[in-house]
Amino acid sequence: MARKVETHTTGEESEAHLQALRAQIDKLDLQILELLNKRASIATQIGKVKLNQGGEVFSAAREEEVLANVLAAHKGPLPEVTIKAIFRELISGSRAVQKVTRIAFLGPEYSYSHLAALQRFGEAVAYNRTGSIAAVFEEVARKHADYGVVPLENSTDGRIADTLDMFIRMPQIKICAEIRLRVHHHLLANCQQTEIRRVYSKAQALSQCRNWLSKNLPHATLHEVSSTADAARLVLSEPNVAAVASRQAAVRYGINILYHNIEDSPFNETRFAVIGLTDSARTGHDKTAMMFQISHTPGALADVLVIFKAQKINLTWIESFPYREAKGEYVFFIDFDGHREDPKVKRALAAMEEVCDSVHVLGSFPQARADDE
Ligand SMILES: O=C(O)C(=O)C[C@]1(C(=O)O)C=C[C@@H](O)C=C1
Repeated sequence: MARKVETHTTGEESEAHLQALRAQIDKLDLQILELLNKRASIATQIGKVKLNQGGEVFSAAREEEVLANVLAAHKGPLPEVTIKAIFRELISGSRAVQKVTRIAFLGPEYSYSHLAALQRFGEAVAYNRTGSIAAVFEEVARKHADYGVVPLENSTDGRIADTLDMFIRMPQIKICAEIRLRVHHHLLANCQQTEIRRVYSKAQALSQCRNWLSKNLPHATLHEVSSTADAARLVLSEPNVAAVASRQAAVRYGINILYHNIEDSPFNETRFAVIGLTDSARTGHDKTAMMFQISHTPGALADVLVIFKAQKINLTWIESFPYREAKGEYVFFIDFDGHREDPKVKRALAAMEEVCDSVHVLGSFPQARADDE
C-alpha cells in the first residue's frame, strides 16, 4: 500500500522551498543569457560571411526556417505565442548586431502598419515613419530604408489601391515577405459613451466597424482622418470625441478604451507586404506575387487561369486594377502557392509570357502564418 504523503509544511519550510526554486531560476537565467549571447556572436560571424558574399542581413526564408524548427521542437509548457515573441526579438537583435535594419512604414507610431512591422521585425530596428504609402516605396527605392511595410489587402475591405498603384509605378520594387496581422479595433474616448458626438478614424477602420458604430453610436458623426493613430490624438484635443484605433494607440496616448474588439467581422485581418529591392529564397512553403496585362479579347483571362489549372497551382488572390496610363486597360494582380524557382511555377510563367501582353513577377516569399496561428 502506498504511504500517505505528508503535505503539511510549516511557513518556514515553504519559504525555503520558494527560495530554492527561485535560486534555480536565477541559475537558469544566467545560462540562458550566456546562450543568447553565444547565439548573437555566431550571428555576428554569419553577418561577416554574408557581407563578403554581398548578401543581405535580413533573410525572410532563413527566419522562417529558424522559427519552424523551434516551433516543431516546442513541447510547452510556455505558450507558443511566447516562444514566437521571444524568438522575434532574438532574431531582431541578431540582425542588429550585424547591421541596423532600416524599416519604412506608413506612420504615425502605433498605426496598424507600425504594429505589422513590429510583429515581423521586432524592436531592434531603426523605424522610419512616412506620411504615405508612396513615400514608403520611395524610401526603399532611394535606399533610405532597407525595407518597407505596406498594406496589401484587408479581409473585410479588400485591396489597398495606393499600394497596387505604386507597384505599377515602381516595378523595381519587390515583395520579399508577407505579414498577416489580426486587426482588432477599439473605441477610445475620455468621455462617456452618451457624450460622444464625433468618431474619428481611418476610412478602412470606420468601414470595418460600420455595423457596431451605427448600432451603438447612432447619433455620432463619422470622420475620416489619415490614420487611426491621428484619430487617437484628436481625442486629446477635442471634447466629446472618440477614435477607432488600436489598443497600443490607447496606451501610447493615455486614452480609455470604452469598448474592445468592435470590428464587425471576427476574422478581420490585414495582409501586409515587406518590400525591398530583392525577393526571398525558396523555403518550400512559398508564395509568388505577380502582375500581368492581357488583351481585350474574349477568353484572354481564361487562357491565363487555365495555365494555373494545368500546372495544379493554387491561386490565393486575384485583383483587377485600372491601369492609369491607358483608358479602359487593366492590370491583374495574382498571388499563388509556390516559388518562382519551382519547376511548375517556371512552366506557368513561361506559358504566361506566351498569352499575356506583359508579365511581371513582384516576388516570391515565405507564406506568412497568421499572428494567432
Ligand atoms: O542565418 C542568418 O543569415 C542570420 O543572420 C541569423 C538570423 C537568426 O538570428 O537566426 C538573423 C537574421 C536573418 O534574417 C536570419 C537569421
